[in-house]
Amino acid sequence: MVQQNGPAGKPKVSGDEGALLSTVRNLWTYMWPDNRPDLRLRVMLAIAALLVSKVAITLVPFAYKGIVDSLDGAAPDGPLVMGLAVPIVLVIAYGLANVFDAGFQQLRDVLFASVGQHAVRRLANETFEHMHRLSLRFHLARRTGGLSRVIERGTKGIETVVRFTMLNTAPTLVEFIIVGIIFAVMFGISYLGVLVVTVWAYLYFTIKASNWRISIRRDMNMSDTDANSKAIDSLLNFETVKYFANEKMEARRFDEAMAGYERSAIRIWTSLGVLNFGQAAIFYTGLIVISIMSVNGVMSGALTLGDFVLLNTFLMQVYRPLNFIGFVYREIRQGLTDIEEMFKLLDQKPEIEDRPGAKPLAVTGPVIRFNDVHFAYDAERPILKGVSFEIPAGHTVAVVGPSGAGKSTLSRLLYRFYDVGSGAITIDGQDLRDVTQESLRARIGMVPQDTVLFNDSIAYNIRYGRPDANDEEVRRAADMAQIGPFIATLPKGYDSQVGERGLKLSGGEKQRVAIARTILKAPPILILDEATSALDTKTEQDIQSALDVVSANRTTLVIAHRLSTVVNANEIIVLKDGQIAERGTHFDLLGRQGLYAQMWSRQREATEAEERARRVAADAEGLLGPARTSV
Ligand SMILES: Nc1ncnc2c1ncn2[C@@H]1O[C@H](COP(=O)(O)OP(=O)(O)OP(=O)(O)O)[C@@H](O)[C@H]1O
Repeated sequence: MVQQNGPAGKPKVSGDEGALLSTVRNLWTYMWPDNRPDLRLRVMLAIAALLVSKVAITLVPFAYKGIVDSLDGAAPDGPLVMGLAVPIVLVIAYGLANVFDAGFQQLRDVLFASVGQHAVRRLANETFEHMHRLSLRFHLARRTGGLSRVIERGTKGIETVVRFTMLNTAPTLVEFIIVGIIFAVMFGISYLGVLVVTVWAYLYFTIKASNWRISIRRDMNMSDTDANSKAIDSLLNFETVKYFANEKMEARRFDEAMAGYERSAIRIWTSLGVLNFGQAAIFYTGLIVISIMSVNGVMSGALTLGDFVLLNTFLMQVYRPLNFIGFVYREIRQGLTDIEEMFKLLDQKPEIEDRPGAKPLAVTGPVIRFNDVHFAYDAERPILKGVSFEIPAGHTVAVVGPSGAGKSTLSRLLYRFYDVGSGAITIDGQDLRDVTQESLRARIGMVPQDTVLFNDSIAYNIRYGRPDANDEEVRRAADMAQIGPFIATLPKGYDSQVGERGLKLSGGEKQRVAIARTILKAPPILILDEATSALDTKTEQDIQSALDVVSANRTTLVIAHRLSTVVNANEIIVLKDGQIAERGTHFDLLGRQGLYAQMWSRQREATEAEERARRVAADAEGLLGPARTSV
């Protein structure tokens, strides 16, 4: 194993081993939990069961030796009847030793199972919770497919490491020590020497070869994650793939990723062959040397035939777990590597954390104030450059402006997905950075630009706004969001499944589900981010009136492209290049003949053109009747 010298000349573990050691340390806290004396007791009982089973199995070769010697007539002199009794007793002892060994092994496994499973569950839960604590920036940068794979492999890794370390490595070590002592005491130091050299060579080769294989395995894992992420991403975007008829391109991309996996998988199999062959060669060399030595001993009369059998049985007995130890080492190293990846996720610090002593947000108004807010996602590219405005309690302020001006960024900052670079955002005078995130988010309702739904029923998705809401409340919220009549037309009504990410619903329907769940949440602050972008004019008007009712007594920030939806706002802010270009009511801004007025007239022309096109199409259909498919 590679060691590096530290600056003071002290040996220091390499980065790789350091990480491995800290993984083992971290894992130990899960295997020996502070607050679970029952699990600690189980660990101790499992170790006791292990020792008993190992002592039992050590008796087996002695039983063999006794049987062979007594049958060979080499047993100590005694009455003839003993000649028959001894082998029979020994045969029974042999059987009992095996039964004992098997029984205590099973007891050990059963005792340890709950310790291992408890560790798996606790770690998986903590990682899952931690994923939700991590910031938006982290999730945008990671691919979900890859992330879930890391967690899956990590939890499997714990099972592997726990099983093999506690249930196989320790027993093998105990067994080796016992056999070593027996060899030295009964046959002399030369036999012990051959045993130690054989085992050392075996382990050295196994570890070297396994480390080589682990690097191949890492490549294979990477290709596997890559292929999996590509497949998930591609399938999630299957509509887009179809729009562009890019199925072949997607298949090619996936195949390229799989080709990488194929190459590493073949290397893994080749290296396994090398490893297995090397192990067998080393072990049988040791066996041959000891057999020659013991045959010599028998010929010279120093050893009995039973001794020869005893030595061979012990060697085979050591070989069985040793053979396994090669596999165990590989599995443990691999398991630890996978767990290390999971611990790395757990080590990720959330970008946004509650300040020590942060208090819950106390809402009275609520009055929202953006005070000279500067913000950048990447330091080199400022997005907001000194934005200041106030939303008085119960008022609606709309933000409009060209695409990319930073409108949605305002809502992300208000939710505290990111912290402002400088300046401050306050609600009723409390800086967002001083209050708990949970209390802040509990008081804001959001209808986002792209609504993504859970792959569950419509009722589940609406109730997500307030999980304790009853059916009647869910129905009322759906009616207020104008989605009730649509749900009534579905054969399964509120129990209809919405499909992955809500794909079975249209954009407008999804948005209305999002509105319904926000209505159910009934927060004092609302953010409507382009809430009506996916709706036709009629539904837009219906929803607009529903939203007007919902936002009537709430402090509301509307982020909009369609100016028609914000004419009633108490104030309209026109954002351009991260700065406020204009502000005022709809009529103030029209009178000013500036950017807003230009946007207004452009949108009106576009809407009128759309209307004309619709009328022409409707007239044509009236004249000709509905289009028919020619036969
Ligand atoms: N997570 C991010 N990392 C880096 N840049 C980002 C991120 N999110 C948004 N941006 C950039 O910040 C700028 C402002 O984005 P924002 O979403 O606030 O614009 P917007 O005014 O809401 O635009 P639109 O009307 O098109 O939705 C854009 O140029 C966008 O590319």
